[in-house]
Amino acid sequence: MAPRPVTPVGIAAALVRSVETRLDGADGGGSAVAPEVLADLARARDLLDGVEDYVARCTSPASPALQALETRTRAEAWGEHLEQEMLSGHVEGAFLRMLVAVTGATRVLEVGMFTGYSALAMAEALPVGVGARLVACEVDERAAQIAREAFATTPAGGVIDVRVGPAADTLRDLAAAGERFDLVFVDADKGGYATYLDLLLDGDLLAPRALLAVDNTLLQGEPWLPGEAGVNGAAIAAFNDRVAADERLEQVLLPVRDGVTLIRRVS
Ligand SMILES: C[S@@+](CC[C@H](N)C(=O)[O-])C[C@H]1O[C@@H](n2cnc3c(N)ncnc32)[C@H](O)[C@@H]1O
Repeated sequence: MAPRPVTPVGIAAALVRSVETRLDGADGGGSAVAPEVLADLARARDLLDGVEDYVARCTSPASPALQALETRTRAEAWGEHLEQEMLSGHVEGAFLRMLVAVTGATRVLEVGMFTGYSALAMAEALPVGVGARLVACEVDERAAQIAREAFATTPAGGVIDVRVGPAADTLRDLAAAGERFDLVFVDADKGGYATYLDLLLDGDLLAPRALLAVDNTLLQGEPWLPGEAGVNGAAIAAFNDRVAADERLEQVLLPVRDGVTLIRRVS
């Protein structure tokens, strides 16, 4: 099954298509709506429909290992808690790989690995021969097993250390072991984001110039659409406000896929 839209742009495109279909159905393609209004609607649909494809076309392709992992993840029959739409995918994976490359990170932490797409994308940019590594936290053993199988197919996967269990416990263990990270990607349960941020900042898990990338900070528009915030939308809205109010931090929210906020500590 094709993935359902999970970005503000994708959802808006689907809404415009649905309005066009309903207008068509209502007047049989006749003239109840002025042609210029229909033309504007079609243009809005083309803009929204085309942008994600165009962005993907203009982005370096994913490696064969990542493409195979995406295909495998989409083919899987997921249950209640996990879904194929969780996979970050081509453009966000390329974005994360770029962050690893330009920051020169050698110690990367991922909170919320799923089947390993973003972990593998980041690992592909780690330098070879300097002991670089990526620790990936995941609570679901089935997703973790698919990730391990994918990592075993490619040299980049060899530097990924999968930790299965609640991420907060893993972060506490890493802090107790004195581990520090140059780049952290947070993409697990949205209600846990504030706790992960506290553990990262207070547990001294961040190297001095560390960069945090936090996923889904647009949460499909829920933080700003009136009356639409579910549990995850409310958690993200509170998290975004909290980050904005924290004077130790500087942040920028980028509309990559469902929103990625880059955060760094400034004091
Ligand atoms: C959005 S998916 C991650 C997608 C992944 N980063 C990618 O690019 O494919 C979120 C993942 O976080 C995991 N997760 C949820 N709660 C967690 C927790 N408390 N500790 C660790 N992982 C958790 C879920 O099982 C799920 O696989």
